[in-house]
Amino acid sequence: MSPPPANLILAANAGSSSLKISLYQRNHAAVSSPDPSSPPEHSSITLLLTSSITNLSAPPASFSFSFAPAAPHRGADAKKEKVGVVHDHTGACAHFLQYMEREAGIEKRRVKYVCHRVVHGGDYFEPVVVDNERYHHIEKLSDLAPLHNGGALAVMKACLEALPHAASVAYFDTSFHRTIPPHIASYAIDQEVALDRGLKKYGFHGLSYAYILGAVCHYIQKDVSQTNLIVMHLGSGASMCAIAAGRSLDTTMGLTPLSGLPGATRSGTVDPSLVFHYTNRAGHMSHRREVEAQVHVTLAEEILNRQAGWKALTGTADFAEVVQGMRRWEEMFGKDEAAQSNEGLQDMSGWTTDEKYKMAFELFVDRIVGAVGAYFVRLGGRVDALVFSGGVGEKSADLRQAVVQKVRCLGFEMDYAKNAGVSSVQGSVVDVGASAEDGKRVLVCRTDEQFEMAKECAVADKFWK
Ligand SMILES: Nc1ncnc2c1ncn2[C@@H]1O[C@H](COP(=O)(O)OP(=O)(O)O)[C@@H](O)[C@H]1O
Ligand SMILES: CC(=O)OP(=O)(O)O
Ligand SMILES: [Mg+2]
Repeated sequence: MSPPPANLILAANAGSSSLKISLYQRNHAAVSSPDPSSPPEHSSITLLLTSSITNLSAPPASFSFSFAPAAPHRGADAKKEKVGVVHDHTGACAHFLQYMEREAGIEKRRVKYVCHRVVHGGDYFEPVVVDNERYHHIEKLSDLAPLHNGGALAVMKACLEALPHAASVAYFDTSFHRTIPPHIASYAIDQEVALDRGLKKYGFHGLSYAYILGAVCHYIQKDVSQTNLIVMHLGSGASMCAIAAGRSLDTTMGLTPLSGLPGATRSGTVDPSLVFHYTNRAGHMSHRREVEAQVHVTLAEEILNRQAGWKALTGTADFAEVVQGMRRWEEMFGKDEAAQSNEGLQDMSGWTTDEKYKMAFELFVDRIVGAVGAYFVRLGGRVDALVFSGGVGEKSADLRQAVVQKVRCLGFEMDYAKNAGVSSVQGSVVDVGASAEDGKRVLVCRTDEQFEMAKECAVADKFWK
């Protein structure tokens, strides 16, 4: 009997706090240049299993593993457990590969490609098969994505060692934003220095935005090239994107994933001078030992990337806890009184933890709403849908409700029952708006960066000759 074909694609998404891995089988029907708005259940690939290791930045990490309902071969049962021994992306990858082979009974040699989400691609736009030179190019860019590229490189290294038959292909978050026009992507600084050092807005979460664009266009039955969206990817790292006629027009992250909205441990945009008043050692190199890659960051970057965000404001990097604390506070004092009580309070030192959660929640809503307004104007008010995604955007009904209430003046209306019931609705896109009219839709999209990469890999003829 001949061995089973090597037609599996593993897609790895190293986020700042997580490693998400999905395994797909490439189907014979895979075609190149598919319609970008074709359904997410695209016929080029079949999902076999999904796995994630989350809370890498707020240990203990949680491991989950389950077979897809449509998977032709099923092995071990779904699993969910805390894994105290996993502290980083290398450990997370090893844990997954061991589980895939030993417990799920999937032979490693059947994996032909491993797709890796790489957050910063610099001037690489097209996906690249990783060799020594490209690995070092990505490593050099790690300084511009200190929470990310290191994790992706660690996963690449682990896969190259553990799966020697499989080629690793890097897919870049930055690619989607190559369409941002120069007057938006440029900073108002000396352009010779900017050009020489590549100092411009790159933008991130691009694989997620590409997936969301395809899924939403399919859902609303509109051609990609005719579609304008305001998309929020709200996870441990949070960003927003204005999509005009199917292309990225602007996004809130910039040269690095630090600017724009705050996140789990990131400050988001601050006055650039702030950090020199925060510490007089801002320009010194950080002493933090990076075990996963050669990353050189200053103390300033360390503070703003790892010692800020929800973690700094409240003590937890987990936004679910922030939401719970905010609710406790509102249940105690009521929404209106809570809003008033924050008004004159500038000194947070005497605040209870729940007051801090409430303030962090409102701060996030404030920054999101500000960007919705800016992008609504950028798109000339012609917006097909406001889309929530990412761990927070997909799971927090409270956050979605708070945002939509504040942007009602732009015509967006929420159906509260639909908003509360998102988790019980199947599919990649869920409508939570009160109107299905053009321009007033409010949607939730379960983004899937792994799917986006695997689909691209399956339809790239050159990979399968
Ligand atoms: N029910 C929930 N309510 C609010 N936030 C949640 C909920 N569930 C998960 N989150 C948050 O989602 C974030 C992770 O988002 P995700 O996009 O999965 O991560 P990453 O940025 O690492 O890819 C974490 O901050 C987590 O606390
Ligand atoms: C770019 C970025 O912040 O990614 P993530 O949200 O996965 O950390
Ligand atoms: Mg992510």
